[in-house]
Amino acid sequence: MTLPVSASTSKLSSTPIGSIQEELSSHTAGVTLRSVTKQYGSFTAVEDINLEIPAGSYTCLLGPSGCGKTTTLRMIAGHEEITRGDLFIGDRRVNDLPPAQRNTSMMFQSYALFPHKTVWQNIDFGLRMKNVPKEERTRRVAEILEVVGLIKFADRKPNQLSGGQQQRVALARALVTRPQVLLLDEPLSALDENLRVRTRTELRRLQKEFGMTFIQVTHGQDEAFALSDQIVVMDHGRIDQIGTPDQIFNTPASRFVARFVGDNNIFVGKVASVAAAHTGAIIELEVDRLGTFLCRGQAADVGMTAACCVRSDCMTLWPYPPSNPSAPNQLTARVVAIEFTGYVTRVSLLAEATGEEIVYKIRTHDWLTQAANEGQLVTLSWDTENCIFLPH
Ligand SMILES: Nc1ncnc2c1ncn2[C@@H]1O[C@H](COP(=O)(O)OP(=O)(O)OP(=O)(O)O)[C@@H](O)[C@H]1O
Repeated sequence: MTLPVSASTSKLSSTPIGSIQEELSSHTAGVTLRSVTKQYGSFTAVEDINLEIPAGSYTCLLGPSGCGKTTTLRMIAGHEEITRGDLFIGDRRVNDLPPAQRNTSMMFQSYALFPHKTVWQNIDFGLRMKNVPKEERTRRVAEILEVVGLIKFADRKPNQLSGGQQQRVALARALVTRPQVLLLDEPLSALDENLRVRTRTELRRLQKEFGMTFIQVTHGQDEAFALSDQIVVMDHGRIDQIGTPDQIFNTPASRFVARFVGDNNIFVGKVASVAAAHTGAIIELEVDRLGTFLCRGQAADVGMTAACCVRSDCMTLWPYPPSNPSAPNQLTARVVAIEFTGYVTRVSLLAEATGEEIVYKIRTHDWLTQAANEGQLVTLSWDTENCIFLPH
């Protein structure tokens, strides 16, 4: 490879992605948290969490404001001390190591670029701090600038770049020191919607190319679904569910996750019976005044109070009255609002027996062929396959 003499004028003779990829992927590590707790005085921000983040994976910590995502990320980075528990990066227990010795790199929401330094100097800074020899620094900075497509902006100051370009400088700066793990704190939240979607595609592409461990904090489920191999859903300092995007979306483990990740209709009832099924169990839930709902689950005790959820796009709307009033998995509701949202039409209804709000979503194209009017009584039904048991 031809080494550049000056950042702004030289061109690399070949794409550097191969060599960077090799260096980053061979070096990356997983992260393990064992019974980790963080207390601020008497307040517990993170409580007894256990988490395995595989090397080379993209993991998103997802949850509402204040649930403990950033605290968890900061404990991994070493910016917060752990009150109890153990933290490993690869095989190393890092509880007592300062941030600089953990081999992690943090990319912030605000980018935290030096305004008076050029793009090149911003990226070079971390390598200087680590006393990397000049020739090596020149090679690495040029390589990473080429990878993020900013080599021709090397001499610009951050305020001469767009938000998306600044974001790529921040990413380049985080990766140039060859961290084992990249930590990203809401890295897309300062971008407008269009740019956010494009940048997230770019982040995912780079993470896959580098084969590196990325751990990102987000409160947007779309972002977590689009980026992650693994999503960790947190609530009040605890982990509610760990799973692939598909698992989190299609099989939420709790009422909180079902509510947080999408338009789920949640019904609370009492377990009437449990029957073994091909995988797991079919659980019969008696929901007061609404009827008998058969749900897909793992296990339950007869008599326990629990809930189930049905996604708003997994219901079918029929005329009222139902053809078989005693069949399970159906209810009568009245249409109260119909909203056209483009591809999808969102229908709000109230259950006739309880007044609970139900959301039904359908492709607009299909709604036009079966439209009901506001004020009309309808029957909603669903398959047992789409009714997920929620033990808590
Ligand atoms: N230094 C601190 N001292 C006291 N309490 C803190 C401190 N830092 C965070 N907390 C509290 O710990 C809880 C978790 O905070 P954290 O920043 O981890 O939440 P988060 O899920 O990242 O939220 P957000 O999405 O709003 O950033 C919050 O209730 C917060 O007020």
